[in-house]
Amino acid sequence: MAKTLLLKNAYVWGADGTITKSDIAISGSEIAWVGSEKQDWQADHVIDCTDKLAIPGFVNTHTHAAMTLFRSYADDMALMDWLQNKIWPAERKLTAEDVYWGSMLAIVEMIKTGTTTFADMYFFMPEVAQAAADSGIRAVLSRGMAGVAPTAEQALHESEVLFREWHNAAEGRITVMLGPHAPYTCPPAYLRRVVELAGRLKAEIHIHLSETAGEVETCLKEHGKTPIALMNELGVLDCGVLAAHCVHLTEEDIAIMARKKVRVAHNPGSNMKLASGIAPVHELLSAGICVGLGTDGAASNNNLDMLEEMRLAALLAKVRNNDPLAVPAATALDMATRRGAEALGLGGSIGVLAAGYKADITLLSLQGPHWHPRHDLVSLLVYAAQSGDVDTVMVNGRILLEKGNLTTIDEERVKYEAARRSMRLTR
Ligand SMILES: N[C@@H](CCSC[C@H]1O[C@@H](n2cnc3c(=O)[nH]cnc32)[C@H](O)[C@@H]1O)C(=O)O
Ligand SMILES: [Zn+2]
Repeated sequence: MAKTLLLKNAYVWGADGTITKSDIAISGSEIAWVGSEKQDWQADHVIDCTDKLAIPGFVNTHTHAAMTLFRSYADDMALMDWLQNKIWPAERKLTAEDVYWGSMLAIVEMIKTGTTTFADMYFFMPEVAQAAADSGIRAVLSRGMAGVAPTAEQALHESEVLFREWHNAAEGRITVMLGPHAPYTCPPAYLRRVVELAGRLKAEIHIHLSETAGEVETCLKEHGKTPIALMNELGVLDCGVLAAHCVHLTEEDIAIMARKKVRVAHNPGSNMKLASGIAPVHELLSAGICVGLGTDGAASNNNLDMLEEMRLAALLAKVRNNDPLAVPAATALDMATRRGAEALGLGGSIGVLAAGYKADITLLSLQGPHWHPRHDLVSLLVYAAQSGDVDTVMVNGRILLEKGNLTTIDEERVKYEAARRSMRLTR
């Protein structure tokens, strides 16, 4: 018999988008029902959720988890200068073990800020998978591939091995995508091979696209096409694509993306910090494109806090469109949860609190002064909540954070290992 758990008397953000006082019953890894108490339903364990808000755990659709090791190492720089002169040289010194501990530090931060799923693109991915498996979080992993020597061949091979060994592993918590890094690091011939591999494995693709004006300009000069149009020509968009950033788009790009059902990982914090620009989120949503939210790596954000990302997404869209109605609170919350799940190919499985969905749930305490008065809990969550409000977090029905305390990870050990390794890498 599956273990049962009852979350009693919570404010629940339900599938219909409204918040009502309900119970959530969990059987094993799944939500059994959401509603008012059923007398005949016996739970092994009951959690009193009075004055708590229950939402689907946040879905971080784009990050480089182990980059926590480079947090605060190189700030206030432009993307290419930052990558070429600071980050890539430091990354060349990374070992597999460094990536494990850097990823663990990211996972600690993500769980404590209410995130239950993250999409990662990095290298030494078996260690990232191990960190996800050990911690209990859900993850969508891609081996970042740059199509230039010396790692081009090895990256393709490692991607295939990662897919075969980890896709649907760890009680189904881990899935794998292919991660060609970007058009400026992967030449067309290499991208064709990625497409071929994706077809063979039936794997989807996670890639950085149209992040900066300079990237688009160079692409136009070298290939006579925008990054989106080039990806379309190479068949990349036929594989099922999660495209990070998509800041600089033409109308034609947006039409192609809608037609090919490209899903977007919008990273407002990183885009602001690197001055990449403001993504046309309102236009993407109007075209029916699925947009989720991501933090990007902790070296360009500099945190992995999805509450903050959600608020930035709502605020930045208003600034871009000079329209306070652009990306309202409910849309931002939907992007951080349900649409994020869809963006990662996990729609129908996570991102909604309803029967049959996986029990990936975040409970926030409503005790703080910023939760009063309570005209609208969705508005409070998006515009006023703080990550310190996150009280309890579960994935697959398993509690990973209980009243603010991690149940699966030794946080002090993780912080010690990460700090020690980071010193060596950046020396
Ligand atoms: N070059 C690596 C694989 C790339 S992993 C993903 C890469 O994305 C880099 N990265 C992090 N943030 C960004 C961003 O905002 N835009 C582009 N690249 C980024 C990150 O530093 C990392 O090198 C190899 O073949 O071994
Ligand atoms: Zn990135």
